[in-house]
Amino acid sequence: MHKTNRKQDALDYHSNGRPGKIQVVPTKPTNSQRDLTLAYSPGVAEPCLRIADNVDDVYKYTAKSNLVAVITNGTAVLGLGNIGPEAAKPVMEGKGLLFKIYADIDVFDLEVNAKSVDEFVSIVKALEPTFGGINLEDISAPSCFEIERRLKAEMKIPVMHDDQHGTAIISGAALMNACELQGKKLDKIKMVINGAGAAAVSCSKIYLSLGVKRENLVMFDINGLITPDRTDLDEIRLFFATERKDISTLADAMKGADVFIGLSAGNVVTPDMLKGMAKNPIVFAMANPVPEIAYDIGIKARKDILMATGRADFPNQVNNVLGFPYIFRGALDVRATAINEEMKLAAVYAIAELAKKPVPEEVNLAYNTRNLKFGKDYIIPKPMDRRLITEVSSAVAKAAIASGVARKAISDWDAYEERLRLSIGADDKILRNLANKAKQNPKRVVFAEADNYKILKAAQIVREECIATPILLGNCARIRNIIKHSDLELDDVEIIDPRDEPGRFREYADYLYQKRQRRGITDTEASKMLTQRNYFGACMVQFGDADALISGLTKDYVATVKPALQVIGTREGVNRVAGMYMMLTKKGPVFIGDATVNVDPTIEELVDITVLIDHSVKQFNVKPRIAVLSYSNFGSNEGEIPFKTRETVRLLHERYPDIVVDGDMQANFALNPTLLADNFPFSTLNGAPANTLIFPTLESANIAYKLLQEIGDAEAVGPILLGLKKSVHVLQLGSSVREIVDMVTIAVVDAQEKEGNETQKVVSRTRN
Ligand SMILES: NC(=O)C1=CN([C@@H]2O[C@H](COP(=O)(O)OP(=O)(O)OC[C@H]3O[C@@H](n4cnc5c(N)ncnc54)[C@H](OP(=O)(O)O)[C@@H]3O)[C@@H](O)[C@H]2O)C=CC1
Ligand SMILES: CC(=O)C(=O)O
Ligand SMILES: [Mg+2]
Repeated sequence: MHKTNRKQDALDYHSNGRPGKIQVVPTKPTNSQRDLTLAYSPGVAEPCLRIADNVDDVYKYTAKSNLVAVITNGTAVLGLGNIGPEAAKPVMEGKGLLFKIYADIDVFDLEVNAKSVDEFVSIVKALEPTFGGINLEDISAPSCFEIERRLKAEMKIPVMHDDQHGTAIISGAALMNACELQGKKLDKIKMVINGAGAAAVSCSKIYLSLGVKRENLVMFDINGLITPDRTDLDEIRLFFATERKDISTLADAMKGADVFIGLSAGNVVTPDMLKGMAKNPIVFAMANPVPEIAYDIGIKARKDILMATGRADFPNQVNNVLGFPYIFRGALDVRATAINEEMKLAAVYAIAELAKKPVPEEVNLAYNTRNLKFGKDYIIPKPMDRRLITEVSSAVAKAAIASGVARKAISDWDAYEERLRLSIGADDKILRNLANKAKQNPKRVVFAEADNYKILKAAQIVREECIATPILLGNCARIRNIIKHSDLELDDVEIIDPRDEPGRFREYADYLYQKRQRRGITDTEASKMLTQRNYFGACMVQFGDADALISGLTKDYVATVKPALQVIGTREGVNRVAGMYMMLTKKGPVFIGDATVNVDPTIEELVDITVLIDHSVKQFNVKPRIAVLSYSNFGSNEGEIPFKTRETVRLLHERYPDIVVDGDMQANFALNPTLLADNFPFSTLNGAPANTLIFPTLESANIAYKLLQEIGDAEAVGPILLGLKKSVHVLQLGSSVREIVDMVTIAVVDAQEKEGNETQKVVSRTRN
């Protein structure tokens, strides 16, 4: 994007609509007079009196426990310098926004006119009743050190100067990983730090805690090298003074250095300086918004460089955004009285470790990358990685408890992490449970469309996550080519080209011919059908050469379902197949069917579909509560659909008394238990909302799930094919990698269940 455009875009972003970036939103109902008498006078007096009796109750009755002050005097705003409190406000609102989106923490940003340490300290101290934590931001050195020291000593809530410790934590994690990748040892590296302010001093201290030797470190401020004989410096900076006599300028110091850390100002490093550095140099140019040397200039200067900046628009953004939301989240959740060294180091290690784990596809999508993995262009996690909240916040909370600064315990860490995910809308519990189930007994899954990047990427993920053992079907050379060019890790995965498998091909063709000879198929035609990978894949599953088949990304639904039906057929006692969607809504999962196979099912067919769906929902460890939907409620209308749905329910009640089902009913009654109980107290669904919706026709089911997806923000997982004897699952045309992974997980769990059923049958046959 052109620079001028970008500047104008940023101005427009801030000024368009309601100016600024944040607002306050009530969290309690405010719809009625009653609500308002509770929210304000007279009701509000009750919590006031409770808190007056017991001050700790402020955490129970107010927003304090989740409220952080982002507070500045505007003296060192980014790398823009002392631009004043008003000019700092966009940055502080930005921090507030990041706290909210990444860790669901509410922020009041406070920009104060207070230049002296005493004045600033007394203002912040006076705010203790309001806030659960204090994030000091963009306050210049050296006053920031004194301010933080005094506030930490005098306040009982966590106080952290983000530019010092947030930055130190992130760059510490990045440094550990960078050294590992560049083959350097922390206790051996020679380091140059440019800048001797808030961030530089604190970063240097954490590097020392991680193993860097003080004698291997030199530091510069705007006046040059920090040496013991300088008289313009305080003790904090003099601590980093070097005894070296062979250097005086930054260029001298860079010669032979392993690591450059920039926390100073833009464009102060030249390519020549980088060229003088040791082999495999590490350069973190973290000044914002303009780094000490631009990323592209840096990587052009040296091939062996590992480079990071504070910016989001280049690889390796070393920025405190990866830390402050999660550090405060962990600290607030255990009501910590401080953020101590143990908590900071726990965050360093958690961030460094997370970078080495496989990257979720949604992160790749968010950054328009294909295959992020631990390496020179990915040394720390990306800010949009939603795993940060569970990894970092729980590490920080655990360290707070272990080091004795927590005032509240957490005993169930799984439940805590669940809550964290939910708080940022990253709750996919049902899918995670399913993935855990799959991992207990991974199955061999054959991918019929393996000459496709998305399929291969999904295959890599399910293998890495031990969900399945992929088998790739297709032209070997083509598949290997995509693997190589997309840098995928699938080298040792089994690839089967049906044309290179004459033995297997003949066996499958004979089977297909035997099965279909009285349905108009000749021997030759059977062989021809097998050249289609969906037939070959289905035969592999039928012969036990694979446990499940995944296909359909590039073909229509019928092209995949038909071979499965012809080769494998339906389960014993089941007359038809059906398709179900699992909709992940804000209120929990809702299962919908049949939106895929049966266009206008008869009453008997609708009964079969409901039985299939009931069975499948149980596979997800969910107790089905089924509503058969219509535009009528329990006979309130006559007509084809009310009759069909009413009769379906009557037959279900008669034949399957254990299935929890009711209808005919309208969707709002099915989903709103109060409405249902008030109007139809006799309904067998009373007590809780339905979680499984059976539609009278394919068109109504299909329209409903698409509406939920588009305006209800629900995620659709499916269509999940039900009723086949073996595990075959069909992708939606153009599915994303994440959707493919979800479907493979479902296919594996389905295969596990089908294998279990077969074993049971063998056991009972043997016993009989
Ligand atoms: N990526 C990230 O996450 C973060 C990046 N930063 C960036 O780091 C920089 C410093 O921030 P912060 O420590 O808060 O600010 P401070 O004002 O506390 O410190 C700035 C330091 O840089 C020194 N300095 C300025 N210009 C030069 C120069 N040309 N050569 C050498 N030293 C110089 C100053 O020297 P003197 O002491 O003599 O004035 C001072 O020591 C900013 O650009 C900021 O954006 C900060 C926090 C987080
Ligand atoms: C990132 C940050 O806090 C700064 O540059 O000041
Ligand atoms: Mg800052």
